[in-house]
Amino acid sequence: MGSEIPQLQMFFFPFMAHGHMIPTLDMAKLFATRGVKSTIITTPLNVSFFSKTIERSKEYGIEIDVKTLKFPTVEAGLPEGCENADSVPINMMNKFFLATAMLQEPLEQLLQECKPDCLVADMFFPWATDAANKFGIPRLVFHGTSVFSLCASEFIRLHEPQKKVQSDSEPFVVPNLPGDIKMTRKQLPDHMKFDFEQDFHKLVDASKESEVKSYGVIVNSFYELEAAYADCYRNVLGRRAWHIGPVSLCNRATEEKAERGKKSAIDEHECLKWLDSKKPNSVIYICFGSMASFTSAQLKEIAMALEASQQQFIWVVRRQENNNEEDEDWLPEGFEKRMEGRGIIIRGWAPQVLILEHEAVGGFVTHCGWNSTLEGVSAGVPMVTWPVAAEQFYNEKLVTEVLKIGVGVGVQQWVKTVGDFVKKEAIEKAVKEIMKGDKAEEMRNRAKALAEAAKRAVDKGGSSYSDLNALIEELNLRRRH
Ligand SMILES: O=c1ccn([C@@H]2O[C@H](COP(=O)(O)OP(=O)(O)O[C@H]3O[C@H](CO)[C@@H](O)[C@H](O)[C@H]3O)[C@@H](O)[C@H]2O)c(=O)[nH]1
Repeated sequence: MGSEIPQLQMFFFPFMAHGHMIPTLDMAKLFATRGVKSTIITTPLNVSFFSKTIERSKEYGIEIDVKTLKFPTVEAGLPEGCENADSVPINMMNKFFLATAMLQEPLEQLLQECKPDCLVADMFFPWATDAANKFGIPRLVFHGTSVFSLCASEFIRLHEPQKKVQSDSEPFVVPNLPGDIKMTRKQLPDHMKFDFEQDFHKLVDASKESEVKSYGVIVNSFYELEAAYADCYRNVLGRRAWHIGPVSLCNRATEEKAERGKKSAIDEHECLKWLDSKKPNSVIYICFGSMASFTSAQLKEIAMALEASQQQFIWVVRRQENNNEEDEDWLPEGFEKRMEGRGIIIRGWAPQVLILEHEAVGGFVTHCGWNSTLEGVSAGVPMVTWPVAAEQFYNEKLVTEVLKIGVGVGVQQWVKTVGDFVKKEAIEKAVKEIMKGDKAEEMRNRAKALAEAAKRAVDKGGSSYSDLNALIEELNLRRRH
């Protein structure tokens, strides 16, 4: 008696963008279910994105705390209220990164005050390693992407094969990466191509350096999905990594799955009722994450392709904040009337995980953001890959060439947020290819097998379950020494 060990205390500090905050919240939940005292660090205007889940978690006996740091919007020259990447004008992203770097000092004050046992901080916060080191706190990095893309991007950064080809479209093999994966210069992020992207390049370099100096890396993936790359990351690149995903599988109840990120623009029960009326694998779901946005011309092309494909669909359309919501110029005339009963358009945020998991959904058109990709894998659906920016072209390779559960729509050019133009015919062809025929069936079977493997990984005794346990045990041990 009296020798009770105090609860392990972990801080989670995500980059302020939905693609980072959503999995971080899942992660905090996951650690909390294993008895860890989990605290999320964010800025005041981002708290509301966590609140509902945190409230709901209490009903399941899971406590998650939130602490805020004031965001220096004005000091960094950002418009008032700009605390989330999805509301930052694209030409101001540098200022947004500058503002995040100003959080180092307030973070240090918080760490000094609370002395958590571990800090899990986003890859975009390279300075977090030094901040944590000052107080002897181990810092873990969370990238939020596949280990395949972590390996690919690091090998390209180190060996610069893109400098040895003659043109933007000449393929090169990614050095050291298992699987003989070929990429082109066009598919690489701007900071790997152009000098004017120096600021971002420096941030990525700093991020990689801090990763090496940090305690290790948490990966939202499971070993069986990317075994060769997980081994490569550990053994060739020498990183200490724990694979604890898919973290989205920690959400079990319908309400938990419906409340990720923003408020849905559709009533989830209505949406599920519509899906209930459809046959298994007969609906295709189209969504491009929380950042990418397309021109009206591209949206119209997608609409025409969906109509021509004769498939049933749920299509999520994200318009830029400054767009006039009334402007429906992107839809062919009479489209929605003709599609009644066959398709739904969700204008805004969709309850994605709920939709993907419904048995009526048989395919997913995705931009290959890692959360979406992994949610697609966990739901066992084949994918049409339509990468836009960030590390999405790497994830596309994993889906189409390694896992063989998807077909590319054919985009070749990395373009920040507004996608490379794709013609109706190419979209229609890819949609049909994953929905109908023998090839679709093969991909679906492979996807279903991976979904089963994902569930096994997070269940008791599975690889992700065990990796999470191992990490918690290690942190507990470390604390006692
Ligand atoms: O209507 C929507 C749209 C998105 N989501 C969710 O939002 C997340 C989106 O994440 P992701 O698919 O990864 O896309 P991005 O928002 O584009 O994510 C950014 O962050 C990811 C993690 O680092 C990267 O893999 C991406 O390339 C990068 O663009 C997923 O959990 C989705 O389920 C919804 O629930 N409803």
